[in-house]
Amino acid sequence: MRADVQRVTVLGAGSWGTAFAKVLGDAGRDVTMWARREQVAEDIRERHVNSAYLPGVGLPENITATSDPAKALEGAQAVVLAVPSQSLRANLTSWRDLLPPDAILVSLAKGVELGTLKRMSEVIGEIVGIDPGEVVVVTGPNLAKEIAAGQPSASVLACADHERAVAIQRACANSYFRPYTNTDVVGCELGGACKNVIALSTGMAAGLGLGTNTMATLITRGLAEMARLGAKLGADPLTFAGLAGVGDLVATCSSPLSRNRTFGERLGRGETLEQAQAAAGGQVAEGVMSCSSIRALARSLGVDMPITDAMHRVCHEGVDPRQAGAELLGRSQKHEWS
Ligand SMILES: NC(=O)C1=CN([C@@H]2O[C@H](COP(=O)(O)OP(=O)(O)OC[C@H]3O[C@@H](n4cnc5c(N)ncnc54)[C@H](O)[C@@H]3O)[C@@H](O)[C@H]2O)C=CC1
Ligand SMILES: O=C(CO)COP(=O)(O)O
Repeated sequence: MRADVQRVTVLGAGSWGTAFAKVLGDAGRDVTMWARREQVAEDIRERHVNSAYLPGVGLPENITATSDPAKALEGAQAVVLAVPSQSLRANLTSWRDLLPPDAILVSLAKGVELGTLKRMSEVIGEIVGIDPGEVVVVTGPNLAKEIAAGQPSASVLACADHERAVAIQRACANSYFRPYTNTDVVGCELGGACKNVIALSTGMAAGLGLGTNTMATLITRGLAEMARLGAKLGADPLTFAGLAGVGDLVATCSSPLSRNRTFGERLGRGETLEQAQAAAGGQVAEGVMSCSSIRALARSLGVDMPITDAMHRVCHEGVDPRQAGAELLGRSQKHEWS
């Protein structure tokens, strides 16, 4: 493993993959992106834009792109995985034999895998045959469009191996992007996955015409339920007070730029799951799948996550958002911290 990471490959040219490539490029790294569609790769390579995902954003000249994963991975010192959670296993399996052996693996995805109920670093560890503790997880309040516009933002780089996190911290820190390190991978990954589900709920509340008190209640009680799950899995409770918890909840639950919040808003306004999916234009709203995997994980551990449960019921059992809200309010009364 090299402490001075100069050549980075980003696998996935969606919103966050492209914005994170720009962060690395603006930090002076040589970046090669892999795009699923050659048309997107050509747009980045020839015109220094990704008009499909980040229209109007100029990309630095030290970013190139290809649709050939073998070419993209040649000589990479770090490999950033920037595809949606539920497709990571299939994509990574096809890339596994192309990964340079010493490259640091970096995960951008925020989700929990359906079926296995694994966090992304666990999926990566299993497929590549490495300790999940070697994977660097990027999380925090990082709405891609704002970062691509160069607006100041902080992030968390979580890795059990502090040296790897520091190597990526050095590689991506720039004048508008301030990454912190953290060794609590469990807490950081759960924060990033759970907040997408809570953002669905705040969007839904907004779609129903509800105001700021409801949003604050959902954010705060969402924080309580993600921290309960984290505690059961050995996370540091302080993590949820940081960028990966409160920070990302505030950003995602309140911003119209969030795909999860927007998706929830559409459901709250009475659209069907299919209509909301069509309106997302192929971009991922991770909470729609993660509400089911996180609910299953919580149930397997005996952890109560009522908002996540309600989102699963709305998204996958056809329950009306008003009915789900009424059920949340009708639960038995309890102490705030019980
Ligand atoms: N967009 C954002 O603001 C942020 C996103 N994230 C996370 O980063 C991950 C990637 O998100 P985005 O880049 O925003 O997603 P996106 O939907 O904008 O792009 C996904 C990319 O993955 C590729 N891909 C490869 N295989 C795929 C498959 N089977 N299904 C769908 N897409 C496939 C797509 O072609 C596309 O280039 C997600 O887990 C998301 O939660 C995290 C922080 C910020
Ligand atoms: O993770 C994000 C911000 O930190 C992006 O959220 P959305 O996927 O809801 O757009």
